[in-house]
Amino acid sequence: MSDVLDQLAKVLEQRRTAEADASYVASLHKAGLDKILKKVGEESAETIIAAKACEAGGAKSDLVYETADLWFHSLVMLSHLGLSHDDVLQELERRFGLSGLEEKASRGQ
Ligand SMILES: N=c1c2ncn([C@@H]3O[C@H](COP(=O)(O)OP(=O)(O)OP(=O)(O)O)[C@@H](O)[C@H]3O)c2ncn1[C@@H]1O[C@H](COP(=O)(O)O)[C@@H](O)[C@H]1O
Repeated sequence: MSDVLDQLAKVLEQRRTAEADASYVASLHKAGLDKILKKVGEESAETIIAAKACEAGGAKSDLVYETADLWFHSLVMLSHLGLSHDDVLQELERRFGLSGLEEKASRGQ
């Protein structure tokens, strides 16, 4: 399944130099980081609302849909700043097997 992330990352990279009127992602890059961060914030809020609705018996598919929107806009944010899902996956891999409590203690918090 991470194939789709690799493919999407390539498309997002191409969109950094594409015409904004023919592509949603290119229009976000053209609008700039603040617009992209506004979308990440909106999609975060929509994901939270969908999770609460899901807990209350709402459709799981709505939560999946909103989380996909959040992931997508986060990927655009990373791409805008010269990063990709690979950088995040490497960090998760580094953390794998390390207890969150131990990691927090190692930071002295
Ligand atoms: N995965 C996505 C994807 N997920 C969500 N979206 C878009 O993200 C937007 C979500 O924002 P909202 O729901 O808030 O909709 P909106 O009100 O129209 O948005 P605003 O006007 O407020 O910005 C919608 O326009 C969706 O179509 C996506 N747009 C593109 N992709 C991928 O990116 C690729 C490149 O897209 P283009 O750059 O448009 O060719 C596509 O082939 C897809 O693989």
